[in-house]
Amino acid sequence: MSHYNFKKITTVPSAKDFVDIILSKTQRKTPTVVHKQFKISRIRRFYMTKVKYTQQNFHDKLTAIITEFPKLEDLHPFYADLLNTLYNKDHYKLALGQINMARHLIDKVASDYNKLLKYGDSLYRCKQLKKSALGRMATIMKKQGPPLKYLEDVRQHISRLPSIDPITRSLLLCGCPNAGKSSFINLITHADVEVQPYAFTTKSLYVGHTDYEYLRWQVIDTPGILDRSFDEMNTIELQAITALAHIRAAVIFFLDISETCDVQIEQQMKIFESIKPLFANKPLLVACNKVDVMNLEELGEKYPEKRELIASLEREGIPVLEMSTLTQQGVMEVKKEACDRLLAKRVDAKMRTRKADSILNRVHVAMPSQRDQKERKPFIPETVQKADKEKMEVSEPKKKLERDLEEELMDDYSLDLNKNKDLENEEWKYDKIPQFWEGYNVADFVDPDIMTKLNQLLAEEEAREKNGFYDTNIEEEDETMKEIRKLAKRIREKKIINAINARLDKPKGKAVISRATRKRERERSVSRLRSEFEELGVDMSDVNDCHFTRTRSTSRSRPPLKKARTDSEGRVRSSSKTPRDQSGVRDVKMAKKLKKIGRKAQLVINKDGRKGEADRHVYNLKPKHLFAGKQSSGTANRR
Ligand SMILES: Nc1nc2c(ncn2[C@@H]2O[C@H](COP(=O)(O)OP(=O)(O)OP(=O)(O)O)[C@@H](O)[C@H]2O)c(=O)[nH]1
Repeated sequence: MSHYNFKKITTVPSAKDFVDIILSKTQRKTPTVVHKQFKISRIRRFYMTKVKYTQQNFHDKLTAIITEFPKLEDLHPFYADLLNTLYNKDHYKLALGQINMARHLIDKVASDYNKLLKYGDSLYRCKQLKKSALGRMATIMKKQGPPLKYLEDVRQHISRLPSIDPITRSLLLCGCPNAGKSSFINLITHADVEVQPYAFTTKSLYVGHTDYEYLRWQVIDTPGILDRSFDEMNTIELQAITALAHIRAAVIFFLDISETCDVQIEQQMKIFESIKPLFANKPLLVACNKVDVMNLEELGEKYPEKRELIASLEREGIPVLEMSTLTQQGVMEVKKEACDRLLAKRVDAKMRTRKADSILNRVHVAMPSQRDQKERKPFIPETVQKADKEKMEVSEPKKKLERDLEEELMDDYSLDLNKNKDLENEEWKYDKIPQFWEGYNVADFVDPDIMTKLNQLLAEEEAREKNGFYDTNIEEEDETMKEIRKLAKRIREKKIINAINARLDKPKGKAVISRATRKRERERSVSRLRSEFEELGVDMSDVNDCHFTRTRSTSRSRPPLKKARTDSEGRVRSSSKTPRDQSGVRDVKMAKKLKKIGRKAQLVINKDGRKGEADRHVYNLKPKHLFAGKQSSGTANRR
């Protein structure tokens, strides 16, 4: 049996709202831009998405409604019957069935139109198909107005039903209207049921909870029942009958013996008899209410025949208890009796199941029996007794701690730090101690011998200094050590110089030193070569005219550029070295002319700011309206 939460069913919108919600969602959540220039497959996809999306949303929402509303077959018979009584099972099923049908139809429409859209050959046609599909879906939905309205009403009502657990321990209050059922539930639980002096104040089931024997009990107040057949009963009465039929509870039948509820005792007894079949297998109790007006004894004296009717109940073994919810007389007894009876019944039922047997096999309750008549007193060794006694005698009264005081005085307690001061005079405890007094720091006078102590300390310090206590022992360094130190110093200096030289020679691209400041020594020179060779014993006297090095010829020494070769008539002859602008040109005159033509041709390109004649680049894209469309408003250049 599935468990439904009646309070969590989502709102069912009206048919019009339903369509609006779905269509606006389609509008918002699907692409919106489509052009006829698009590929037809793209256009088709665009509209198919819209149709599919709308269908899916309709489908999801309708499915949610169908699944969230409880299925009567899955419910506990009590709730199934209650829903039937309240909302009519046929009507309920029909409404849900219609919604299911609508869902099916919408799915069908969407699949049909999607098939058609596959063959859509233009944007217009696709759009019309989509429009038609959405229109048909909306029409189907709009026809669901009445079932949706009905389901929304059911949802609102069902969410307010009391959460009755049909299985737990319950007390069920029933009887004719105005018998005092609501007054009773208000007394034993925190339920605040309306109590009024007219019939049918309670129109539906109410539930409250109470405790008994450390257990939680559910108390259900039902509407009053009148003396008529089930067929004639109204919805209000039928709710009580439903509860009586399906909830396994202890039933308390309320009998108004004062007859102030305007129903005769005879009629009340008839009601009792008519619903008696529903009490089968349930602990039953008759509570004679309003005994403050008239009790059973008085009733017996006044109307013995009525008393006889009640006595017949007692003879049947049904307990009859007197009670008054006004004076609260006998209320707790009625509750206790009902609870006890139900508990006994439940335990009995449980004991009869197989499960109980399997548990009982494992349980063993030991009941000790007396062995003999010998008296066995508790034994405490004498030493322990003595020690305990001494302790009791010697132990001082317990010292009162600050915590004890705090607990004792509660809010009046305040921590006193001065009370434990050990002074000559008790009165001085709370005297204020100044920090400065007549310009002197009080703390300086706390120790009267402070000056003598200070002098002693100073003398001691002087003596220490004299004895060289603080002198550090500088050992005489021997000669080798001195030499090592000197050498180390020279090494360090050399290292620094080397580092500087290295930095000067290799600037590493960081601080580049100008050539003027950086005078590099020539690596190879004639004089150096000569001297080095002479050193090695080579005779270098005869080598004055020798060219040891060959320097690159300077621009001045370079021969002038060749002039273009010309023939006898002055025409430039082609050669591999002829400049390109002069190649293939007849004479100088022609070359000049060509240059002029070339310059003129270049002029247009220059004006356009192009790189050359092959430059087709459009630098700023002109807006389309300026160079496309109808030409009626002037040439493309003018606009
Ligand atoms: N004198 C007297 N009046 C009572 C007692 N119990 C209830 N009443 C009155 O009876 C009237 C009906 O009480 P309810 O508790 O509403 O009775 P009910 O059975 O719940 O009535 P419905 O809601 O109509 O089914 C109220 O005016 C109470 O004041 C009682 O013990 N003594």
